[in-house]
Amino acid sequence: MMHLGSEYLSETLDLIKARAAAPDDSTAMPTGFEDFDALTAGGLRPGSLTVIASRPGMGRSTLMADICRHNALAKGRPVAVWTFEEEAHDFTVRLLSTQARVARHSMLSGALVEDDWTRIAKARGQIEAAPLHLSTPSSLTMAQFADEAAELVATRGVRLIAIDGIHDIRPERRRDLHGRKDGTAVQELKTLARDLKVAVLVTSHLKRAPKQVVDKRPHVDDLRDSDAIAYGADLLVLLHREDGYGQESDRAGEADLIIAKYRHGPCATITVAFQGHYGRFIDIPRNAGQG
Ligand SMILES: Nc1ncnc2c1ncn2[C@@H]1O[C@H](COP(=O)(O)OP(=O)(O)OP(=O)(O)O)[C@@H](O)[C@H]1O
Repeated sequence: MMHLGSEYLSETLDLIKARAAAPDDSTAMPTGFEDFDALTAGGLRPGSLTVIASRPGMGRSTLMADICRHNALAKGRPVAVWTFEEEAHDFTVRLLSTQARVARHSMLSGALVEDDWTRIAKARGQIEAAPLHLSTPSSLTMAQFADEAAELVATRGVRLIAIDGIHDIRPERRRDLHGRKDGTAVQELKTLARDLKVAVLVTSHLKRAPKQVVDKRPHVDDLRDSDAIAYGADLLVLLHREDGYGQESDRAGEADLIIAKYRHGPCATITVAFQGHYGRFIDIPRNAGQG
């Protein structure tokens, strides 16, 4: 317990002044999406827990990878990724495809031209040089994860920890497999973020939209263990693509990042572009649709 006295308030005001003097030096980890970073004062804050949730196949693994790639490759900030959703090889193909801008299906089928190989070679060098650490365990308990994360923060200076699949972290005890599993994980991840002073980013599933419902936009109630995530997350992003339902859509190629909860500011919906062939989301160019 501490008294909110003059010394503590001076320190806090010094931090605010330093940020005002050099807004680009924010300790937040940027997402690379201009409107998102503007809304969140620079991105994902150290000590905070961000949850990206979507219905199946909407691209939440892609969005998580985009944020990690932006930090590690574009900004040179150390990032650690755990994924239960894909093999290391698949993650690497996705990364190479995005970075080289060579379609993922071409890389998998081998239908590549000379220029593709040149771009892949350049991307390979950029990925090799980046402070990006990847782990693809088939199974992991929260305690094992916490130990690995602490080690990476201490030895590699990791500032962003990302986990693709919060539901796949195993509880310590078998009897926790049912019931409060995700809720417990959320609380433990939040504590970890605060203790290690890093930004933690996780993905979570949303229930499928009922077939008869026309407006498929997701809601907080669609989260598995919605209360725990809604209370525990500092930032909750519901990812939605109208064209992800195989129907004709006049919003083809667009994706909504619905900020359903933001502890430090207003909620909003940010629209970005989805390029599935390159496995990435990008800002929509400012002049798109004009003229
Ligand atoms: N080569 C490609 N060209 C176009 N779209 C692609 C390609 N490869 C994947 N996609 C699209 O990317 C989306 C899947 O991306 P991602 O794996 O990030 O989604 P997810 O929400 O994490 O999926 P899941 O629910 O299966 O875990 C799908 O809509 C898929 O159609």
